[in-house]
Amino acid sequence: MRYAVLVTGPAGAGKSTFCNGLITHLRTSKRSGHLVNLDPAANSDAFEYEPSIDIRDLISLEDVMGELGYGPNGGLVYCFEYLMQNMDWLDEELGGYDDDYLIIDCPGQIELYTHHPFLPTLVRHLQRLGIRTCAVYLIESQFMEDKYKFFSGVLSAMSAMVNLEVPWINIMSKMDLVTTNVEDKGSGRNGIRTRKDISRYLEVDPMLLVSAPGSREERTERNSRFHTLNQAIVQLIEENPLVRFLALDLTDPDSIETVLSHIDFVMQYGEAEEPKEPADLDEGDFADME
Ligand SMILES: Nc1nc2c(ncn2[C@@H]2O[C@H](COP(=O)(O)OP(=O)(O)OP(=O)(O)O)[C@@H](O)[C@H]2O)c(=O)[nH]1
Ligand SMILES: [Mg+2]
Repeated sequence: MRYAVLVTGPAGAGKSTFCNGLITHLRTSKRSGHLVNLDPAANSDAFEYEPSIDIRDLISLEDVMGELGYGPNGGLVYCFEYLMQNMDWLDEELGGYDDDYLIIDCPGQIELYTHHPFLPTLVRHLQRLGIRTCAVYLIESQFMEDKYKFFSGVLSAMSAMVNLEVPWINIMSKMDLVTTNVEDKGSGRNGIRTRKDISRYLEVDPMLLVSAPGSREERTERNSRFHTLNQAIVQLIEENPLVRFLALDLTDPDSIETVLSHIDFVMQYGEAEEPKEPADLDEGDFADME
């Protein structure tokens, strides 16, 4: 059984860094993980591990921009269209793996997750090849500093989730940048937050939107201007209680282990081994009969 983890999320969320961290963790746990780079604009210096499969071997954004005159975003779309037309290339590249986790590093252009058909097509293709696939969606912990930014991140995660229809895990990355107030009291001044405060973001408490920060005047104005929209968002999130984030602190091995165990769980990792035995037996039976 092969497994694929699509690592998605907005630009700079820490996708590539997470891919590196996850592969390191898999390898120190004596499991195998391979990097698949799907970002045609990736800078090679960013990879701690040489990608085992690399879209840049098929097509590079640099060539598309240079030779066809595309800008970076149109060029990305062109690269993915090209990949979709050359899926046999990917099939061949995917051929040599067994019982492995393929960690797929995706580009950060948000429109890739919200309205292009490429990733859903890719996922269906992987599933047809018998590869179990899940997606993780990263937003960075700095999003918690601004409620509106945070909820736009939540909505982008939900939109991508609806678009992809695979087992899904939301991750709050770069938690090492968040200082927790150990005493667990006081306000979130100077970036110091209480655990309770953080958990309202990780478990996504939509009521955060209702109590906007600032003076009373500001609050009243915001509330009247955005009241209807906010109410709709609050309701949307209340009706989808599955929107929650796993905290990821790459400096803490326990945190990576927790994220990995969630990935293993949604992938039903290891459960593929069960049907293997009867299949082997059947083959043996046939061999006897011949
Ligand atoms: N402190 C901290 N910084 C991080 C962490 N993960 C990533 N960064 C930094 O955030 C920046 C972006 O990280 P990347 O891993 O390249 O993010 P990305 O999502 O792959 O970015 P794009 O591919 O451009 O969309 C880099 O400067 C990283 O060093 C983290 O866990 N903690
Ligand atoms: Mg990246």
